[in-house]
Parts: sequence; C-alpha cells; structure tokens
Amino acid sequence: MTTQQLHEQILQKKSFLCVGLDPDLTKIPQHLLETEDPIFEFNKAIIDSTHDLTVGYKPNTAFFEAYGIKGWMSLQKTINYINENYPDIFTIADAKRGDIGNTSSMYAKAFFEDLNFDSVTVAPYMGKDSVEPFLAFENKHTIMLALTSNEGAFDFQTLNTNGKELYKQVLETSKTWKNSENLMYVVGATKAEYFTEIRKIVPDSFLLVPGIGAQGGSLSEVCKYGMNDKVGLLVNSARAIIYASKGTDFAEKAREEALKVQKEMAEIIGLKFQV
Ligand SMILES: O=c1ccn([C@@H]2O[C@H](COP(=O)(O)O)[C@@H](O)[C@H]2O)c(=O)[nH]1
Repeated sequence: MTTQQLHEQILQKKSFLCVGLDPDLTKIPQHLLETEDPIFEFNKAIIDSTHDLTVGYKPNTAFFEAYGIKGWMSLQKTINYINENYPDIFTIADAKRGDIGNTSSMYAKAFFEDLNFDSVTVAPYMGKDSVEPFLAFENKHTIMLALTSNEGAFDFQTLNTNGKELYKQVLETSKTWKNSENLMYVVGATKAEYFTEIRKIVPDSFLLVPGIGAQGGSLSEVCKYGMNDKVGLLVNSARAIIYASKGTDFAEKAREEALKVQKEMAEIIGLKFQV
C-alpha cells in the first residue's frame, strides 16, 4: 500500500485509528477458549466489528509468539484474514526488529513476503545497515521507534548527545538512508509536547502513535501538535478497545469504543480539512 492510498482511506473513513491486536488468553472472553483457535476467533470478531472505523490493524507479535507455534499460526491466519477480506486496511507487524544487515533481510522477508504485512516496526539502535534491508521493499513501510510511549523512553531517547537529543539524531540521520521515503516513525501519545519539535524534522512522514486509551495519552493533544496537512498520523489503541468487555458482547463493545475514538477523529478531520 502506498502512503497516498493510506491518506485517501483516512479521508474516506474520517478515521486515522489503528486497532491494536494484542490477544491475551487470560483476558479474552471465556467462551472463545472452547474453540480450536481462540486467538484467531477473537481477532476475527474484533476485525469484523471495527473494520469500517479503522484504517489500520497492528498485531503485536509478542502476543502471538508467547503461544509458540500455535500463536504464530494464529498470526498468519489473522493477517491472511485481513488481507483477504479488508485489503484496503493498512497492516502493521509490531515486532520491533533490527539486526546486522544479513539478519535484518530475513526479518524483512518474514514480515513483508511470507506474512505480507504492509509495515513492520524496527528499533534504530543498530543503525543504518540494520534498517536499510527493510527499506529496500517497494510499497512496504518501516516504522522506526523514535520517541516511545513508555517511561523508559527518558533513559536513552531524550539524552543529549553532541548538543542534540538522541531521538532527534535518530530522526535526522534516518532521513539520509537509502529509500528513506519508506520510513514512518513511532512517537508515543504520552509525549504530545514533543510533536512540534518532531514535525520540524519529519514534517511529511506518517507517525504511528500508540498510547491513547489504556496508557492515558490525549488524542486532541496529539492532533494539535502532530497532525500535518495530510493528517500524517495513525493513532493506535489496543486494550481500551479489544478488552471493552469480557462477555459474549465483546465485539459489540469493542465497536462502541472504536466508534467513540473515530467520532473524535472525524470531528478533528472535519474542522481541519473541511471534509
Ligand atoms: O512506544 C510504544 C511502542 C509500541 N507500543 C505498543 O502499542 C500497543 C499499545 O497498546 P495499548 O493497550 O493501547 O496501550 C502495544 O502493543 C504496545 O506494545 C506502545 O505502547 N508504545
């Protein structure tokens, strides 16, 4: 998927919501545990009930890898289900990969070719040769961690290195890499006050923004400081949507929560873009 197609879908759906698929067997409704593949059944129901309100799905691979080979198969079924039934929806493998180039190439193949995700999250710590193998894939996107939503982001990412905070250095340097037009960046919603500075460095890039909902970030603050003239944001929420209910009505309740976020987004888009 191109960023232009993503932008068009955002305007059409009046939404820049990305629903996080973080299935946890201790949290999903009891009745699903009797099915052959509870994780897939859970995801499928969430996807079917929210697909018109969201432009992206972000399965976090940890929540699949934790269940071994069965979890990996649930991930494959989930991405296939989205690609077959809702091919316009942007998919993100939240895997936070990155290694020496030779190994990164294999990670890129796994997520872009085998699983056919539109994008994958990558950690920048190992530098240029660890990220460029992901960038080589046409119409695929590499979403690099810039300033994360957690408290530990202040341990390293905001440290001053040669007169500049590390996350700014990461943003600036990454722009010089081959095929950098395929980059997007992760910026936490809990760090809304940093968006103005970030937009000075990457005015046109899409930002994946986790941290509204369960982590308490503010959607309106993120939009105020982070939105560009093409929206340029994919705002993720997982637990607040997918675990809105533990009962048989979980998919319905997930839709209600997603709708609340989408309505707020529609209002913001309407005000800013007169659509
Ligand atoms: O900085 C980051 C990077 C990734 N995440 C991931 O996003 C979701 C957030 O889930 P919620 O339930 O909406 O809090 C989860 O998969 C994280 O691993 C992040 O939160 N912050």
